[in-house]
Amino acid sequence: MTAHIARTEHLDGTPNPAPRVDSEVGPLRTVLLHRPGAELKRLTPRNNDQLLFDGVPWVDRAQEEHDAFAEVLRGRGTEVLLLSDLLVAALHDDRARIAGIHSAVNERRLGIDLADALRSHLTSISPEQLATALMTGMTFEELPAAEGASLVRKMHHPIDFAVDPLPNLLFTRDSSVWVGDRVAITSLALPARDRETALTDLIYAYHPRFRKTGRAYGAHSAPVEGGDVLLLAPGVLAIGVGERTTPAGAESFARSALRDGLAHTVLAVPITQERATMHLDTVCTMVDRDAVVMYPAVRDNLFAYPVRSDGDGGVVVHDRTPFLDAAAEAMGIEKLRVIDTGLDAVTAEREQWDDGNNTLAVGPGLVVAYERNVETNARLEDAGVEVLRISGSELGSGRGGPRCMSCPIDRAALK
Ligand SMILES: NC(=O)NCCC[C@H](N)C(=O)O
Repeated sequence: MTAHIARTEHLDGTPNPAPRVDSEVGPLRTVLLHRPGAELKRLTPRNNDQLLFDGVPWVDRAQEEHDAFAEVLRGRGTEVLLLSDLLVAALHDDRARIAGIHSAVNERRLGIDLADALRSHLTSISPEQLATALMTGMTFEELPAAEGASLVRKMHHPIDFAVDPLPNLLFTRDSSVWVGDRVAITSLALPARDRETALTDLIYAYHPRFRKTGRAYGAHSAPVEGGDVLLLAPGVLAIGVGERTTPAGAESFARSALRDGLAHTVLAVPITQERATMHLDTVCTMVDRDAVVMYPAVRDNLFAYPVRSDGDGGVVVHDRTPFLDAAAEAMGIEKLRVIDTGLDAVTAEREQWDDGNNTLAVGPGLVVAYERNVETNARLEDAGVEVLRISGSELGSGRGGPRCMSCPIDRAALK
């Protein structure tokens, strides 16, 4: 398991200084993925909406698709870290165990007796078993036998969740985000995902590999999700504000990035508050140093509020400007190219829903995309972008594409 090892060199043999991410398209050296596991088996037609899936995935096939995704990345020289490996390694530290158990035991749901029983059970099991319980959750019938009669246990249905499962761990993009050499643990908006950040927090705090990693953003409660954060260029962030990231979250993230010198400009970008456009990266991702693929329906009506430092510890919020203009100006380029997918409205809407705009750049002009978005991919190739196609028939039921399913930890600088 490579997760225990502090690497001194990259897979390509170059020395490995502290990891950092300054752009969306610098050659991808290290990425965090989560291979979907038993937590997906918790999804049923009764709970899938609440757990933010649009169906009930075939788990074995989802795993095969995910393995193929990881292989495509490894094939391009990217080191793939798996969240479950990191979690198990971190849970060897007792402080991490305490934090993980604390996040999972909900006294309001379980009552005092059952909560105590669950705490002592989780304290007694191995790091591997604890990691599984934290990711997969537990039903009432899986709880250990407790002393005395528990009304809570009697009155719950045996397959009700005593600890909620976390099927959206698959989307590692959202629960942490690297800016420069710092990692920000985000604040997820919806209850179904709330506990994911407790896991990323303890991984970055207690896994030996990340002990020296500084934090950005801090422990804020205003929601910011990683899918809304785009690193357009070194020093330039765009933050979508819509169904998930709130205005307060964007302001707080912007203040912290500007204060810490991680950015000189933050563009706060309003997006429609609906499921199809839950994050900025569902409508726009970078595919090259100066190019994005974008859902045509938003191309002309996305705008941004540029936020900059006032030079005195505060921030200045500038008037709203068309997004593409504001981005080009902040990036110091003449124009941010939009790859013209030239699609009719219906095809564009279908492929946007299936995450056609949610590509993961492995390097400038080289992206991973779902194969099903045939038309969008063809237009990307016409524009000179190399597309590495992966299958996502099952993975896609969670409504997230290659960018959503990946958290870059280290990208080489752009030349
Ligand atoms: N960055 C992203 O767009 N992530 C996709 C998250 C999908 C997940 N089922 C959710 O609704 O939060």
